[in-house]
Amino acid sequence: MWKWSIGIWTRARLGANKRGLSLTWPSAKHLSTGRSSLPKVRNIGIIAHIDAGKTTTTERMLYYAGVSKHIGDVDTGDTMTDFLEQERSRGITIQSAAISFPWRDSFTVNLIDTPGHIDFTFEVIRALKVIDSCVVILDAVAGVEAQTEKVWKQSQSKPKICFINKMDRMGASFNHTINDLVRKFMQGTGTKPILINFPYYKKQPTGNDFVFQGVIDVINGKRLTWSPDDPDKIVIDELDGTSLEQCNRCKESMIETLTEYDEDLVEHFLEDAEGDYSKVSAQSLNASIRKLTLQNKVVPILCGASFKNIGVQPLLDAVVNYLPSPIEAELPQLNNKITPMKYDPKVGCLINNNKNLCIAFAFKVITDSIRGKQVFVRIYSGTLNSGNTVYNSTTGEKFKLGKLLLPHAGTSQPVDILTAGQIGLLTGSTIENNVSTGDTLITHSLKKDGLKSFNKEKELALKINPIVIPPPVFGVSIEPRTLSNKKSMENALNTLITEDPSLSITQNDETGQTVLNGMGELHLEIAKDRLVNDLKADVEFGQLMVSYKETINSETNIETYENDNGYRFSLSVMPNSSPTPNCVTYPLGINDNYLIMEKDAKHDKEWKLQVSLESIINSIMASCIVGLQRGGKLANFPLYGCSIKIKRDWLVPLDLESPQEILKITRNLIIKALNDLPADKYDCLEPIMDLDLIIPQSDVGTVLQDLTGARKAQILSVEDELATISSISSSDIFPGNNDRIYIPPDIISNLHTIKDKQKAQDTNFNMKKIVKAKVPLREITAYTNKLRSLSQGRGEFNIEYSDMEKVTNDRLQSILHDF
Ligand SMILES: Nc1nc2c(ncn2[C@@H]2O[C@H](COP(=O)(O)OP(=O)(O)OP(=O)(O)O)[C@@H](O)[C@H]2O)c(=O)[nH]1
Repeated sequence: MWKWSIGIWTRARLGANKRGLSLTWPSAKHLSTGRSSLPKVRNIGIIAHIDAGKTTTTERMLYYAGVSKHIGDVDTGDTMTDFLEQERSRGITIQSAAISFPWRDSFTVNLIDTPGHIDFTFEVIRALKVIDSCVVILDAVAGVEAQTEKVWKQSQSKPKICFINKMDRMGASFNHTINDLVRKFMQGTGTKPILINFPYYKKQPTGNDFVFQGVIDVINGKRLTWSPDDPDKIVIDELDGTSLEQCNRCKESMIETLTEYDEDLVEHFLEDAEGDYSKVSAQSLNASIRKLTLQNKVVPILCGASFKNIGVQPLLDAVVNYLPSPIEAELPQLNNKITPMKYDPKVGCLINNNKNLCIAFAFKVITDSIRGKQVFVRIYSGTLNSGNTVYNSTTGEKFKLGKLLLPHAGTSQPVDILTAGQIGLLTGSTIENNVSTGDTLITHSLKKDGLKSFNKEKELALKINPIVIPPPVFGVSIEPRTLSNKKSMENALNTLITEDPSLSITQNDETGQTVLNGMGELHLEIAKDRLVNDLKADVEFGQLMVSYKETINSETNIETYENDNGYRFSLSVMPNSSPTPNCVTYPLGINDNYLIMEKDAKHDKEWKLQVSLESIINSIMASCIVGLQRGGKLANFPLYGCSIKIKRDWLVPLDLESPQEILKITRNLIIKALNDLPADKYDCLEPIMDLDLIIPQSDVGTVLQDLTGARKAQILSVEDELATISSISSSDIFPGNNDRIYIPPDIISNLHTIKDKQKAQDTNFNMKKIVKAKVPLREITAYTNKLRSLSQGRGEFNIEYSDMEKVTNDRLQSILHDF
C-alpha cells in the first residue's frame, strides 16, 4: 500500500534509485531462489485487442519495478517482452512472453504479455490456462474492441482489473469506455465496475485546451500528477473544487456498490464510520474490493496513458491489492475429477492430500540458439527441484530435470527450486525428447527419485486437462529448394510446430506435397519469416490457401490385426458422437478428432508390461493423427471430427520393448478402414468465419449487398454503434442493473495529431453501424482492399474462426478448381 503524504513521490523514495536498484524491496533475494511466500505471488495475464497498449504498459511496469533501466518502446523496437525480431520489426506481439518482477513489500508478479492479433489466439489460450487473473487493457478512444470481447469471454471467471489506457489521445472517453464495458460484459451478470481512479485533465495556460496529466485516487482522495519530463516523479496533491466533489461522489458510489455484497463493510460503515462515507477507511475499502474482485462481483477500473508514463504505479498496486495469489485462485482442472484438491496456506494447492506430490504443467516450448529447448511450466502443487526425477504422465516417460530458470523475457535467471504458484523454465538435454506443450509433469517434492512412493494408479495417472488447439484455417505449401535441404526443412518445421502447436503440417502421400497450416494470413507470414530467417531453412513457398477438411458420415468396418506374438488389435473410425460409456477419450491434436479406448481393467495391472501404458497410448495417438491426416476420399483433405475407437479386446505382447512397434499397425488399420469406406460416406468441410464490421451508415447498403451476394455471407445483426463520444461525455451517470454508478463526465482533451483530429471528426460526425455475419473464409480473403473501396477507407473488420461447415457438391467442384 502507498504511504500518503503530499508532495513529490519518486522511485528513489520507494527505495529504488534511478538505475533501478532496489534498496528496500527484498526482490533480489526472493527471485534468486525461486521461493516466494505464496500469498505474495500474483500470476497475471495482460490481455486486450491489438494495439491497446499491452506491451507499452508491461514495459512501464518493468521499469517501475526496477527490472529494466530504461523504458522500452514498441515504436523503436527495444521492448523486453517483444524480443523476437519479427515482433520488434512489426511492432506487434506475436508470442506471449512471461516475466517475473518484484513489486512493493516483497510481492512477486509473474506476468504474461499476450498478443492481441486474432491469428495468435492460441498464445492467449495457453497463457490463460496458467495465469490466475487478468489485467484487461482498453484503448480509451476505441472502447471495448472485438478481440477484447473474445479474450474476456475466454478468460471466463478469472478475476480481472481493467486499465483504460491512451487517456492522452484526442477522443479518449473514460465514460464511454466504462459504459461499453458494462454493456458488453456486466449487464445482467451481477458484476459491477468499481472506479479506483478517474482521469485528471490540466487546463493549459493559454486557450481552452485540457491535457491529461494524472488521476484522481478515489479511495485516498488525492490527485496524482506525472511530470512529462521525469517518468519517476509523481506529485500528490489534496483535492479541491470540482475534483473533490467528483471524488466524493465516486467514493459514495463505490461504498454503495460494495455494501450490496459485503456485510463486513456494511458493519464498518454503520459502526466505525457512523454512516459517514468520508470516514470509511481506505483499508476497509481495499479489503472489500479485494474480496469482491476474487468473487467476480466487482471489476476494479483504473485509467492512464502508459506511453506518457501516467497511471502505471497505481495499476501495479491494484494488481497486488486486488488480484488473487495462487492460493486464492481457481483450482487446476484435472482429468480425474474425483481426486480431492484444496488450498493449504503453507504449501499451496494440495492434491490428493499429499503435500509431497508436485504437479507441473508444460504450457510453452521455446528454442534458444544458446540454451536449446526450454519449457515453460506452471507449478500447481509441491516444489520442483533441479535434479528431480520427473514422470511425464501424458507420455509415460521418466527423466531427470536439468537446470531451472525464472523467466525474464529474453534473459532468465537460474534457480534451484520452483515452488507451487510459480511460472518457471526447464532447460537441459533431458527435456529434448521428453516434454511437449500440454504435458503434465509429476514428481516428489522432497526426494530426488521418489516416484515409487506415489500411488501409481491414482497419482501418477493425474493430468492437467490439455490446452484446446483451434483448427488451422489457412495453409501454404512448402518445399526444399534442393533435395539435400529436405532434412533441414523437416527439422526447422519440427522446431516451429514444437514451439507453436497451432501450426501443423499435412503431407499428401500421393503428390508428396507438404503443407504448413496456421490460424491466419499473418500467422503463416510470421511462420514463413521464422523458417527462413531464424531457422535458416532453404525453402520455397506456394500460394496461401484455405484449409479444407473432410469428414465421414458413417462408421467404417472394424479392422483387426492379430499375430502369433500376442498382438490383437481392432479398431474402427466413426464420426464424432456424444460420449460413449465405459470408454476413455483422448483428444487428437487440432482437428477435433479423438481416440476412444474401450476400458479394460486388465490393462496395465495384469500385463506387467515393460513399457508404460501411457507410452503405448501415446504411440497409438501419434499413429491416429498421421492416419487421419492422410485425408479423405474426396480430395485428400485431412479428416476432421472423427473418432478412432479401439475395441475392448486389444492385447500387446508382454515382452514388447518399444511402443513404436504399435505405430505402424495402428496406422495401417486406420488407412484400411478409411479406404474401404465408399466415397459417398465422405463430406467436404470448409471454414466459416465470424465477421465483425464497423462501417459508416451511408455505406451499409453497398457493403451488405456485396456480403450477401458475391461473398455468400449470412447477416446476423446490424446495430448502431454506441452513441458518439460528444453526446456521452455529458452523461455522467448510467443505470446498472437496478442501481446507478457515478462516472465523472469526460473533458474533451487537446487535439494532438492530425490523425487524431480526423478520427475525432469521423467519430463525431459519422454515425456508424456494427454488422455481424457468418461468411465462408474462401469468400472473405483479400477483403481489406474491397472494404476500403466500398467504404472510402472508413470501414474496419475483424474475422475469427467460427466452425467447419459441410459444402454442397457444386461448391466442392468450385473449391477443387482453386487447386
Ligand atoms: N497516445 C498513446 N499511445 C499509446 C499508449 N500506449 C500505447 N500507445 C501506442 O499504441 C501502439 C500499440 O502499443 P502496444 O503496446 O504495442 O500495444 P499492444 O496491445 O501490446 O499490441 P499487440 O501486442 O500487438 O496487440 C504503439 O504505437 C504505442 O506507442 C498511450 O497511453 N497513449
